[in-house]
Amino acid sequence: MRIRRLTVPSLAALGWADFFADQLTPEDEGLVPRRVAAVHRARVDVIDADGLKDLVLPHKSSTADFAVGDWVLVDAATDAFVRLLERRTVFQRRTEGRHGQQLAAANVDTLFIVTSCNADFNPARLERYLVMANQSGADPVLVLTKADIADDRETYIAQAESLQRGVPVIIVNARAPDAAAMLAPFCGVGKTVALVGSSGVGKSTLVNTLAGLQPETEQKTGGIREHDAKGRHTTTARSLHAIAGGGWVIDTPGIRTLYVSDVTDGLDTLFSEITDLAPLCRFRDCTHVHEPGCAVQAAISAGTLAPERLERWRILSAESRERTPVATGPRGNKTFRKSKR
Ligand SMILES: Nc1nc2c(ncn2[C@@H]2O[C@H](COP(=O)(O)OP(=O)(O)OP(=O)(O)O)[C@@H](O)[C@H]2O)c(=O)[nH]1
Ligand SMILES: [Zn+2]
Repeated sequence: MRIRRLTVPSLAALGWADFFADQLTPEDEGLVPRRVAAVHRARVDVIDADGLKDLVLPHKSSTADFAVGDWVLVDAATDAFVRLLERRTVFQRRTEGRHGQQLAAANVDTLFIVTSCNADFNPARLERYLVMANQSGADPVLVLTKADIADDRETYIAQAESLQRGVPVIIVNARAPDAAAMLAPFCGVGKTVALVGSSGVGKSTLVNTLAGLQPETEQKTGGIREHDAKGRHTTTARSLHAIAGGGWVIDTPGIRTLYVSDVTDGLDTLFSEITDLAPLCRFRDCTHVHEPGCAVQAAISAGTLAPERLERWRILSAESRERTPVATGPRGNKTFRKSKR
């Protein structure tokens, strides 16, 4: 694995911060922190200032409980897992499977939401990624790839910038070395970034560019892929790659498709122009659909808010409400709130 060949970083360079140090108690005396560098089906690799090691897991534990980027406390003498530290940010995908969710990445500072300047560019999908980033606590950055073959770069940039107030938009040729320089402000020593986006937009290419890998050494498909028992490609292995100028990038094949749930705050940030107008509506619980005195509908009539944008807000808000577990009892028993619509 590539991490093995790198000079060994200090704990701080690995992303260790006060947020994690503050979780240590006197009982943790003798334990050492290590960061999850890769999650495989039956094995978890961790890294510390001495390099890469196996995490010795308790019997019957599942690697699905770990996310790349996690910090764990380990018994230094045995490499045995002792405890997981609370995550600062986490991306997870709900699945139909036994675990109900797949952990994709943890403790990510910046999420690069990657799309190419072509038919892949889909505002509704980008908004889903944005709300996911907002909700997780990671800062979103929209990365538009294939700038070298796009006709109307300015149109894509303007569209991307309109998706969320203040969101940085960076347009790159993912294959060119200067892409790393353009993304450098979001990277750096101790910082962790992750990439999401649909297939073929250039995520693997960007990982290779960020890692400073030359075409002859890079892996064609970027992230570490394994063959499963039936010999098919699987994209379940997720891993941490070192960025040439410092910092880490997590490849996240796990979060390509997503739906939102319980993301009210993330939606408020994403649709801040609607959030700002809502208090001006006549009714406090205005749904901005049919009510008289609706400031949001007024903005649509005035042409300052796009009707498609309101429609996407409506869909995402309804989806979030429907899937939001509500704490009902004192111990937070989860039930599902019925949608009003
Ligand atoms: N011209 C050009 N080609 C690019 C750019 N970014 C990626 N490509 C090409 O697009 C193809 C897909 O890129 P990948 O990096 O494999 O895309 P991906 O997002 O990792 O796709 P999956 O692995 O399927 O998720 C490759 O042939 C890349 O060389 C770019 O900015 N400009
Ligand atoms: Zn309204």
